[in-house]
Amino acid sequence: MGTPHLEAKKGDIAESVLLPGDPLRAKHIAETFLEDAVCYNQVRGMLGYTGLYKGKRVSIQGTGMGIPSISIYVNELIAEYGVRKLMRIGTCGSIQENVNMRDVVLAMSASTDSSINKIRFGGLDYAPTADFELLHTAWSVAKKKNISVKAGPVLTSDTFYGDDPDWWRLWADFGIMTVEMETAGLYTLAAKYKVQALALLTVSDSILTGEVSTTEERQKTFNDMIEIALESA
Ligand SMILES: O=P(O)(O)O[C@H]1O[C@H](CO)[C@@H](O)[C@H]1O
Ligand SMILES: O=c1cc[nH]c(=O)[nH]1
Repeated sequence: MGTPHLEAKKGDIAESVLLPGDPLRAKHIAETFLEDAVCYNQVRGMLGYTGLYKGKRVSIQGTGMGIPSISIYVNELIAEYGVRKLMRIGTCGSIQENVNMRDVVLAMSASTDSSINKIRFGGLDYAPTADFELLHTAWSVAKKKNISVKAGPVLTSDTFYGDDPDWWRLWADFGIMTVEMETAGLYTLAAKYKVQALALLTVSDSILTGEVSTTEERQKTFNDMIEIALESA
């Protein structure tokens, strides 16, 4: 039973899964927000939990960082465990003046500097896009809860530490709001398998101002994003 990266049995994982990059964020969310949470995965320390949120079954699975890592978990969750709704809950860096620390951004689309889709589509471009129904639901949940959210295009980058300090300016000129490292991979696989996906991102640092969050804040204090994702699930 299980897969190379998940030791869960069939049925251990809910149809709706929240996907933080950091496995300790998965643990914190399961312990803080879910009832009767059970840990179903410890392989490679990539913790996964299933529990109840307001009576509905939901799972939280760490993905690790970058498209290659999230792609392993997303492939296995969908193909082997029947997951149908995937919501990335991640952190990102702002590259726009009107996108501030702690803002929540719903990623409508994910441009990328990764070559993964160039390889897949023989050199042609593919536009990884959020599921509209999930996006609409998350937007409505946020409005109902009076949580301020922004929706727009993000960049999924293969690098956290680039060589050119001005690398982000061209993307910013073309409207990209924030930068992170997984969403393009998630949206592409969701399209391939015909399931729903959305990335909700909290701004953890600003590439414009140099502001940063602490490690503890990254693990624990992004409750607005988590509540929107759990309610949408
Ligand atoms: O907070 P997570 O979900 O890991 O997301 C962001 O943080 C990591 C980089 O520090 C990358 O995975 C990036 O996408
Ligand atoms: O990938 C990421 C995540 C947070 N902040 C960044 O600048 N990049």
